[in-house]
Amino acid sequence: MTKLTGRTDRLEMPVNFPNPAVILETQELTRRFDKFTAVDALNISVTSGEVFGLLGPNGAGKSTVIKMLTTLLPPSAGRATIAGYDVTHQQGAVRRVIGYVPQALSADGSLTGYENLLIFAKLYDIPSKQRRERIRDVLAFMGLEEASDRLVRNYSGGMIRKLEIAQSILHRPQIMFLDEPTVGLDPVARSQVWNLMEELRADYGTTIFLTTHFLEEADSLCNRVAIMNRGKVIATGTPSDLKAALGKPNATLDDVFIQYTGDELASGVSYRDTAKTRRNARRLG
Ligand SMILES: Nc1ncnc2c1ncn2[C@@H]1O[C@H](COP(=O)(O)OP(=O)(O)OP(=O)(O)O)[C@@H](O)[C@H]1O
Repeated sequence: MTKLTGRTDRLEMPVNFPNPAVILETQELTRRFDKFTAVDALNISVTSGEVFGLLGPNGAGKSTVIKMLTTLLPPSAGRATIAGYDVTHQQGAVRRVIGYVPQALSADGSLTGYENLLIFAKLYDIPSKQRRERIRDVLAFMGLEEASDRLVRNYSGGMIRKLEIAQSILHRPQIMFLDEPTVGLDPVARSQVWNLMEELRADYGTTIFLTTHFLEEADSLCNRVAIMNRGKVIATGTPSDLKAALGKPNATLDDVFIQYTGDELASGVSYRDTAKTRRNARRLG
């Protein structure tokens, strides 16, 4: 695997950063849409270098949490800090230390991979002299060098996902937020994406915060998970602790999920059906 080079631009250490090991912390974080409470007094804490999975049925509030943590949506109440920076009052500083791969497509199909990365390099204020090298580095890290001059509309779903991850790591974030990073990918592409994220965590200590519907995947890759339902976190722990707490032999994370959420969506469609549909979904046109 190609290593990323170059120096991360350092930010001043924020005041009020009591425990550098805790990179993300929320206190009673809440988001309401009119009278509906989508995220209800969320309290979570993520340690630097962890892979943390937020699990839950459709509509549980996972994307809303990610949008608040990435400064895209203001909280209605409570607070959250990333690397000690407040997501409401220090948005610029938060944005410099995070990478975000949204659920929706974030690459432009009418541009080449290189051109997409150039736009992000400019957005992230990477000095013009460093842009070419940074882009070359991330393309190599993602295994996309060969495809860099091809239009993204001709990429496979897995290649697009890799490009989107490449876009989000150009500025060497301390923590990455990924909303359903492997949805719509075939098993080979899914495992490639996971390997890349594992590589990022292992080699650069990047903290990974993600949502996923694939419980098996979460089980093998997340250090800790939180299960959310109807806006509230109802269980947090390591996958093995959560499984052991069920007290039944060979319990899976699916069993844990069913125990806490009832495995039923508001629409009556089962969780597994939805996960399967999304698995089969095509991500681009
Ligand atoms: N802008 C909005 N206006 C009104 N309601 C919203 C808005 N955004 C989200 N919601 C509602 O908030 C709830 C949580 O939505 P959210 O997208 O966070 O869930 P989710 O757990 O990410 O679901 P999925 O797994 O389907 O992505 C849902 O009931 C959704 O309809």
